[in-house]
Amino acid sequence: MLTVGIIGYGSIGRDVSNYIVTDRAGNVELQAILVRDRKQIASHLPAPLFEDQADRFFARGFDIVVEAAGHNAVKQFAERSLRGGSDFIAVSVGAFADRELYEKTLKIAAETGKRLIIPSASIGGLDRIAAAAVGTIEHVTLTSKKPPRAWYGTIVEQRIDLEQVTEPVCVFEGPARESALLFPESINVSAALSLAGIGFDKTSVRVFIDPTVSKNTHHISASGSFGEIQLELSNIPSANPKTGYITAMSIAKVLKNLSTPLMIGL
Ligand SMILES: NC(=O)C1=CN([C@@H]2O[C@H](COP(=O)(O)OP(=O)(O)OC[C@H]3O[C@@H](n4cnc5c(N)ncnc54)[C@H](OP(=O)(O)O)[C@@H]3O)[C@@H](O)[C@H]2O)C=CC1
Ligand SMILES: O=C([O-])CC(=O)C(=O)O
Repeated sequence: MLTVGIIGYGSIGRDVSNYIVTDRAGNVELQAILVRDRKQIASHLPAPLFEDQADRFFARGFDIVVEAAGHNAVKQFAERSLRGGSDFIAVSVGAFADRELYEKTLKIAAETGKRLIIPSASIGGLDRIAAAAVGTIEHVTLTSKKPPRAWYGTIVEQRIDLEQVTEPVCVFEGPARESALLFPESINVSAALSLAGIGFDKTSVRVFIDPTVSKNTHHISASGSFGEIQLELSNIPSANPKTGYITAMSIAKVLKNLSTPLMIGL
């Protein structure tokens, strides 16, 4: 049985906790959840699971730490998790568009013998893109579209009146390094795709507010010495309209892979 600590109890943190306690995440035990203020938490889970002091959280010791709390949490806790003897599953993978953070985290993982794990989360096809990267990849392009309600609380809301959007609007076109940093809560998928394939500077990204879609849609197009990929994913939004339900399911799958005899979909 592997022990798990989760950082963050928002949409993903709640769903992952539920998958663990209802035995849908393999042979793992939920040991603690780090929140900002445990008195503010409404949950059916036992209160002692929640910690709001990082020192107390990490003192419990985990085989695996799941980050589900945003870019700052990756910056704050990746090193601490690895040095504390835990594998670190980073959902807010766009934080690694910061080269220094990425290289430092990999170095610490190598030193400690622990792993930085990037789940597929809201995107798919990373198994294939990562395999293709063994050969030559000519191009990787991501087109992400989310309905207007997914853009409240992002930089887009400051620039565009979301109530007035009646047709698709391209709000970003450029390299993944920029998209990952510009949309820290929304376009982490571009970072996962970059790390799997040809990197943050060569992966091209287009981002749309799209009132014609009700699901968060990601289209990957890639070609290389392996052949071609055209993959479209339509994610049903979770309690957080920016985040697809599949993100938490993907983390449950990673926990299953790590804790049971069969590893699949890598
Ligand atoms: N890789 C991918 O495909 C995807 C990645 N993501 C990433 O996952 C993150 C979480 O998504 P989601 O769960 O939907 O977001 P939510 O906003 O629903 O939840 C985030 C939670 O993290 C908490 N939190 C933030 N900082 C800390 C901290 N230092 N310690 C403890 N808790 C903290 C927040 O608390 P509070 O309420 O107090 O702010 C909030 O409850 C996103 O910000 C995004 O970066 C999301 C979707 C897909
Ligand atoms: O869930 C999604 O569609 C993608 C997402 O939020 C992200 O990449 O940060």
